[in-house]
Amino acid sequence: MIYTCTLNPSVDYIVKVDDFRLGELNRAAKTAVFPGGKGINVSRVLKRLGMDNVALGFIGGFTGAFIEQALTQENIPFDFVKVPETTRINIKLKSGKETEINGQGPTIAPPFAAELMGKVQSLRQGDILVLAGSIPSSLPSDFYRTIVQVAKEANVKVVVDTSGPALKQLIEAKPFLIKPNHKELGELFDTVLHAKADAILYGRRLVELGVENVIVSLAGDGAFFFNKEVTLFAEAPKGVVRNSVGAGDSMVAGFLAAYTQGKPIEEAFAYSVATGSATAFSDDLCTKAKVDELLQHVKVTRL
Ligand SMILES: Nc1ncnc2c1ncn2[C@@H]1O[C@H](COP(=O)(O)OP(=O)(O)OP(=O)(O)O)[C@@H](O)[C@H]1O
Ligand SMILES: O=P(O)(O)OC[C@@]1(O)O[C@H](CO)[C@@H](O)[C@@H]1O
Repeated sequence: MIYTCTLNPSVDYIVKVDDFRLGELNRAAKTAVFPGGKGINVSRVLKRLGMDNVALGFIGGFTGAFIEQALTQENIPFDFVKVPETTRINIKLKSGKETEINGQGPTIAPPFAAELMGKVQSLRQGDILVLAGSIPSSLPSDFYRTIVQVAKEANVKVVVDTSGPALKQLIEAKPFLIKPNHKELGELFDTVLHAKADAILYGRRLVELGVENVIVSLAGDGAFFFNKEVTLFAEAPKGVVRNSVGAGDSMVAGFLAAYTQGKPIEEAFAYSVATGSATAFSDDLCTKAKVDELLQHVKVTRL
């Protein structure tokens, strides 16, 4: 079974304002709310691609209830730890460019953290655990590292989609898959990447450090894939970007959906890119029909 773990889920409040003016009353042209948080996005996309999975993490308050309701409607099982404070609301302001304001999220007291760890302990060999999103500030900064240790002891494959120090300290744990974007890849090596050649250099270095599979996403410029056997590149399909929030999470879901169905690595990577772009071209997350349509336009090159 695939488990996703979102330590800090969110309700994503999408606000479209035609001509946003700071310090003035703005009227939204369009608003929408979606269950969010990176692991929850992975769960929702996996389900749309026909893959059963279970969502784990911390949830609380009326926003938490909204997320549970949405997952129930989409037939996605969850086993959240309930916390007393309210799950955050993240603002995604669309006015020309996309501006995001992500909330802090609820405080997670030690007994709740221990409860989640208990759930991770119950995973078994053959399971896959996707750790995605930021670590709430009330948890120890090495919380992911502890989860990875527990999961690896049970021979569970671990996928990591996070950034900053949380990602950096997980490299030595040799996860099964990570998906930094080009900025996050640079941050891992305390540098800024300027060219595709830089992405190749540092992507390969991650494999040398023991990460089994690495996807480096380059937004509209496509993505690289690295493992011990191959380096691959795929251009992103062309289209009108409606919402890039969750495009990276969708890539993780697309890769896992194809990989766990036994597809060769090239095909799993192509499916990953098609899934990311399908979300970028949709208002909410992608549909399987959109992914299948875009897959025809993804060409993978071996480097
Ligand atoms: N403008 C675009 N055109 C086509 N595809 C896109 C575009 N932006 C994103 N994508 C698709 O989504 C994938 C992931 O995008 P990106 O590199 O922005 O990930 P990310 O930074 O992790 O995203 P997020 O954090 O918003 O989920 C890309 O590899 C590509 O397949
Ligand atoms: O604050 P984090 O945990 O880093 O990111 C949270 C978030 O921005 O990531 C998802 C998109 O990837 C959104 O659904 C959500 O609002």
